[in-house]
Amino acid sequence: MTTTLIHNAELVATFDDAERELRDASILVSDDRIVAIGSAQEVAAELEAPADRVIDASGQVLLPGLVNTHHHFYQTLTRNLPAGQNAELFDWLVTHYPIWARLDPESLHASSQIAAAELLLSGCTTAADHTYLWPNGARIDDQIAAVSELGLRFHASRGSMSVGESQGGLPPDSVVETEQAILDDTQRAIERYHDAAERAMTRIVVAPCSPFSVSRELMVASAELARHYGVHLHTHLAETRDEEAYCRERFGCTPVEYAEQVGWVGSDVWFAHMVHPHADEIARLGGHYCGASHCPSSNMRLGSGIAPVMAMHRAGMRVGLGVDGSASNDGSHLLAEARQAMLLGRLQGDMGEFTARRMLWFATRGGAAVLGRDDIGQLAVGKAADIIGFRLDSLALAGGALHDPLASLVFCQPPQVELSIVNGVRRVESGQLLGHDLDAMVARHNASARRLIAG
Ligand SMILES: Nc1nc2[nH]c(O)nc2c(=O)[nH]1
Repeated sequence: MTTTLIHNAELVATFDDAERELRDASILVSDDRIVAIGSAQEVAAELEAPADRVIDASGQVLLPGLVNTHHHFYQTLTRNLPAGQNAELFDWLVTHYPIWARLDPESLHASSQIAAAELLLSGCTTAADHTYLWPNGARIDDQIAAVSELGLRFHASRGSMSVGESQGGLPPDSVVETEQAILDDTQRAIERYHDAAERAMTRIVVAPCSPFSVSRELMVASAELARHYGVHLHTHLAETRDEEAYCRERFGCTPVEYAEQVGWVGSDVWFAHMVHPHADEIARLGGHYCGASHCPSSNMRLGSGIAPVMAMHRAGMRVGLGVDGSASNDGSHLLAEARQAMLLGRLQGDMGEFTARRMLWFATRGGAAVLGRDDIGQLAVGKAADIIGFRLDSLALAGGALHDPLASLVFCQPPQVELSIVNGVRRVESGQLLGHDLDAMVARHNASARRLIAG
């Protein structure tokens, strides 16, 4: 057993059930979990011997690690492509598919490391990725290896596309797989990697891509497979008006009605984007406790619209935040996403609903609930030791952190973390990723990106 004492924090924002914010507080960690939290005296009372490691968090605000509920790691390779800068979703996808068709194990590994590093340095300790094309021998194994080297808690979606252009889908035939191959490989990934235990570092998600790239049959079979193994289901849904027009023409219903028809409702399902659900559909999805990943930057970047976040939240849906893929954001900073969610929400409705604290709640507890977890997203005894710290004396927070340190993280320019601990292991200290050469990682990634673009 290894104990770590993190002491002298100026503020600990727990996001526990009581939403406690503790001044001058400490946290005691034993191996992978939190065993005490409170004043220095309260925490000292739990220590039987001097802690094995002591971290001084003076001048920092500590939070539970942020939970990113939607990403496409491989898209770091195609950030900011000029041809995709000013396009809406369908045109943007059609521009990118032929480039993504050149993905391979090396580029998938390199891009997964870049995304994981960026997430860790900006406060995420858990992320769900959605990779939905696997050309040239690329496999989910490449991603799991890459991410576990960096130590990020990982919900790896075995995504898929099976309906190519010749069958009326959006993607070119060259990037789709047969449905049998998809189901076989998804089953293999679940059996090999899915860990249902508390504080699991790796979970597998079954994730056909979107209504315009997979068949009704694959949606049904995916739900059956996921429920057989007790794993979660994820897909893009109700992202754009084009998608709704496609569903009405092909399936004779809206995207949400389609999801209902194929059995995609329940507490084991979460949808990315949900920009255009109808009011009655939100009520039904709330009744089923479905999840939604709100991705405001991407929705603005692609001109998709503004998701009805608070309506979904009030209806009982689980709501978290997602950075979305790096080709439509084009960054992996969940705190920045919390800021975008707050600012965008204010254009839409009641200013008082879109507070910094509520956005941080979506980024922590909300995200944890979306991924079906109650062991992360809060700082409380017995929960996973996923802890992040931000310096309050940074340039970005100068002035702002004096009045309300926690809210300054959202109102001011979102900072990078000073400290990140994932499952009890330090991954970022003094603002530096431990044990990895970031420059080398970026150089390797960019070599892959150049190869992909060059064709
Ligand atoms: N924002 C995104 N939406 C999508 N839909 C789909 O089928 N793929 C994507 C994607 O990569 N990003």
